[in-house]
Amino acid sequence: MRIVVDANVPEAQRCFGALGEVVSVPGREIDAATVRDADALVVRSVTRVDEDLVGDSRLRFVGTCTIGTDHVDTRALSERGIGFASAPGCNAEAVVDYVLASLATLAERGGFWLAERRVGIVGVGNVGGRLLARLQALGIDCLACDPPRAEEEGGTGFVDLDTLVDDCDVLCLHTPLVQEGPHATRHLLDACRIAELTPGTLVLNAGRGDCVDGRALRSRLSGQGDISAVLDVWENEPAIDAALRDQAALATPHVAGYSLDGKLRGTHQVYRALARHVGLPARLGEADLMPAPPVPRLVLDGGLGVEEALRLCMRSVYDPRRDHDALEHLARTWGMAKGFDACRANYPLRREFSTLEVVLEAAATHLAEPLAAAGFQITSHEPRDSSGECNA
Ligand SMILES: NC(=O)c1ccc[n+]([C@@H]2O[C@H](COP(=O)([O-])OP(=O)(O)OC[C@H]3O[C@@H](n4cnc5c(N)ncnc54)[C@H](O)[C@@H]3O)[C@@H](O)[C@H]2O)c1
Ligand SMILES: O=C(O)[C@H](O)[C@H](O)COP(=O)(O)O
Repeated sequence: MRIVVDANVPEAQRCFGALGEVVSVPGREIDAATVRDADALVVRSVTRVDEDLVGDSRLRFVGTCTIGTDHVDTRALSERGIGFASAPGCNAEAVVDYVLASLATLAERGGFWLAERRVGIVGVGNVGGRLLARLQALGIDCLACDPPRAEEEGGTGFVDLDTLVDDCDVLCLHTPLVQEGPHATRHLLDACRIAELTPGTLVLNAGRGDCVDGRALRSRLSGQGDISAVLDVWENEPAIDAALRDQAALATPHVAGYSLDGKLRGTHQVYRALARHVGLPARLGEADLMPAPPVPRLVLDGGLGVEEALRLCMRSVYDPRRDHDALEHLARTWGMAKGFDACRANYPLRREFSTLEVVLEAAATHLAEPLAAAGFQITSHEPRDSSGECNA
């Protein structure tokens, strides 16, 4: 079996090599000629998979090692009897880490703490649902907007988007890109809603770039300058709007989900699906792929407040300012499109918050709850008396 795999899929040889011959090709270069003689195709989100790509091939299976599937014409695949799999939830934890680390950075810059802000989450699925749980555990007031879920489950716990626009200090978008239908998300945050945002609002988009009207956002940011934005996803990637990037408080090149953990889960989910599709055993487990984290443990003693401790732990694992700076530097060096892709192709090792064990000495045990809420593993040292006996 000949399997064409995007070169940005980690551990492709180890996983897919056990099922067939792997041909590695950069995602943006995969075209009809590349897949003509392939039996299976494994992509990430930058390859448009449609009739033009697959129509002249003998493909039997397409997998995308990503959560989003808007780049795949699933109807074209099913009409040709081509099996399809994606990787739901694979990098959801990484996106939540990204959001928390970005919000903590902006709170530090603005001299406030998040508990003083109300966060509105648009799209409460794998990403938004986990974000809601972590923010609420941190004691942050949240509102949730998800009309498809509200319709299915009843409206309790959900509000509409206009309520979020009116009542929230932070708006986090985690919707898929849906082009049509009653819950279409293209320009969900359109020029009217952007105009209605209360001064001081922060817009964070880690869903898909097309869910926000970038031109309207840019003109509000540069004109009135009274709102701010954290943008990970953009219209027209990789040739994104340089002026919008300049206006964003944090601007990153579609890497919110780029933890090694998230990428490897994506690879493994599609490997399992392909093995099932062709009736071969999937002998590699997900845990076999995960290396030990480079910073496994951090020991905290007294002296740190909750906010400082949260920032310290987050930044020991991931700091979004690194990705912002890398995009700025590489876009200046190579031009926007090349720089954007270079950041993603050469992405440095990043693990998830849950890989860090925070050991709390007796004077730091008050940090246990907030650090656990943020997603870290906590070990508390019980206070000991002078004889060395544990007091608990
Ligand atoms: N920036 C990144 O690196 C990154 C990483 C992962 C996922 N994503 C994007 O985030 C999206 C969401 O991921 P997920 O894992 O939570 O997906 P999911 O399918 O689990 O959840 C999406 C949620 O959005 C809701 N939704 C759909 N239309 C809506 C609308 N009009 N208004 C409000 N809510 C709506 C759905 O009902 C669902 O609950 C993905 O589709 C992908 O495009 C981006
Ligand atoms: O949909 C997803 O899973 C994410 O957007 C994912 O991070 C996309 O990864 P990429 O295709 O950009 O490598």
